[in-house]
Amino acid sequence: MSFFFDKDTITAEDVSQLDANSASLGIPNGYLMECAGLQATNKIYEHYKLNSSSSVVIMCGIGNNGGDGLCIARHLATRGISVFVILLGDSIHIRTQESRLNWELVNTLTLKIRSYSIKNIKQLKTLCKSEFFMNADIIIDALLGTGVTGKIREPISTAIDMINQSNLPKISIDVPSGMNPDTGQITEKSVNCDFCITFHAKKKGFANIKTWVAPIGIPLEASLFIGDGDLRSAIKKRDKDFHKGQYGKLLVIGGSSSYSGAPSLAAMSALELGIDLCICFVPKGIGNVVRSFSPNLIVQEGVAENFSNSDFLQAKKLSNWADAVLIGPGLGKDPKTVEFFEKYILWILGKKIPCVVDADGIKMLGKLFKESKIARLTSSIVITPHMEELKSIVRFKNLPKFDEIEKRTKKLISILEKIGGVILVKGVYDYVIKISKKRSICRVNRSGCPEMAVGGTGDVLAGLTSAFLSIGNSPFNSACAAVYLNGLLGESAKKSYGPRIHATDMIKNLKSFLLFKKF
Ligand SMILES: NC(=O)C1=CN([C@@H]2O[C@H](COP(=O)(O)OP(=O)(O)OC[C@H]3O[C@@H](n4cnc5c(N)ncnc54)[C@H](O)[C@@H]3O)[C@@H](O)[C@H]2O)[C@H](O)CC1
Ligand SMILES: [K+]
Repeated sequence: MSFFFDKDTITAEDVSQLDANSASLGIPNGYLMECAGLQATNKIYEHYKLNSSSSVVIMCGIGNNGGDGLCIARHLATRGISVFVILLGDSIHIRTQESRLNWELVNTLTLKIRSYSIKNIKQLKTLCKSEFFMNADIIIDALLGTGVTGKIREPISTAIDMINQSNLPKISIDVPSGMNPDTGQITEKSVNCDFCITFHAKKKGFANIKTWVAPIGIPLEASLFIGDGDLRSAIKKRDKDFHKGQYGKLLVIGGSSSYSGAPSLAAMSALELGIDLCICFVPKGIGNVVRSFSPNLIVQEGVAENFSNSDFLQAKKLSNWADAVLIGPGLGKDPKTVEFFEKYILWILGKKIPCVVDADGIKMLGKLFKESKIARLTSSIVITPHMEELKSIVRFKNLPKFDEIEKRTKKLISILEKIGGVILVKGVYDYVIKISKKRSICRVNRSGCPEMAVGGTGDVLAGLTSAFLSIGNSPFNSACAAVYLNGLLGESAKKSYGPRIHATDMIKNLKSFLLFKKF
């Protein structure tokens, strides 16, 4: 069945996100491994018509792909099949708790299973000449899965050669070992399998491989609801050799004679998330107010107390420096600012610089749509309206209730198809929707608390979304990660300070919260 949040094919990154989201829903990774092992066993058992006189060789790596192999060994053995397990490496190096458990079980259930952990290539070659190996019915490749990185190292490299040199039918688990599951690229070598049993969904790089997709109990909710997995993968790691500016350069354009807090809250949230540089471009007269929030902010002032077309050139220059732009918080509604916004937004739509439009910016966008000056948003733009703001852009009446997810999503997608882009519709449940001609997708956020319905929390959300954009996340993934984190920060502020929370409490908690979550 296909849902509005499904992907046809998945990447290694998607796999780890789904694992983490399943874990946040309370499903331990060991459960998924158990399902993977049993599903693969059933398929192999039926396909090769195995019986109690059959024998199977399983080559296992020290990651979770190897763990799947060890789990298969156990399930084959329960059907009376003789199993010969070769672990490629020392068992003390097995990387996860669930794989280690399966190794211990394989070594406990010795009636039908013989297991070897190989210390060197010579030992491996000797085992591959043994009578059991030569007379087996099939060989299972559980060496490397979605965790493969870089060149194939020993002893895995020789193990791949040994599998390929054997005449036995070969089944790969999840990914033919050695192949990059995202691209299908084989840097050096990979297992030439007869077919691959892959988990949850086909991997993006699979083209000419005979594949059987096995469900392993990853619930629909792990794909629909934004969770820890989405946040973890959006907080990208800094490379060791990064220099200043390579982990996010953000430009915030906002503020007016009446509002200085909104752009400050957005910029402070972005800085606290850990990006390298944030320039706040604000109208003349409020620069020092914004500066006073943090010496880490770079603040530039425009020519007058509200933005006008005279600020366009500077806004363009700063935007070309930035990795992402946020425009809108506190801009106000001065007619000259509206003109400036119009000119700027038409320019940035053409440039495809990743950009978040929030608050007063959304109202001005509505005017542009009404006057047919804009027909459609590009996929590089994220807008973050609540329901009333959305109504200023597209006409619609009431929507199904916030928790009637399927109905509400269908309706929202049909409304938003007219305007395009990535839209984060704020509400009790937040809906993040990416409109695409091929297939629009939607994710739902459930984090947050009613106490967040106070001034400033939307500016924090806009700041986080643009910060995620600035470190290289896609507009859709940025919106998902930001809205989830924003909700968690609201919950955490409520825990720390009680029900009277401010946006500043959320920002105050940001760093320690991420540290606590080990992100
Ligand atoms: N949600 C799911 O689909 C589930 C899938 N499962 C299985 O888990 C693997 C992914 O496990 P992971 O531990 O992340 O990675 P691998 O086992 O693929 O490999 C890590 C392991 O391999 C070593 N290694 C990496 N690259 C190389 C290389 N080029 N040469 C030699 N060795 C390499 C690395 O050092 C690690 O030790 C997935 O494919 C599924 O099979 C889960 O069982 C359940 C959930
Ligand atoms: K494999």
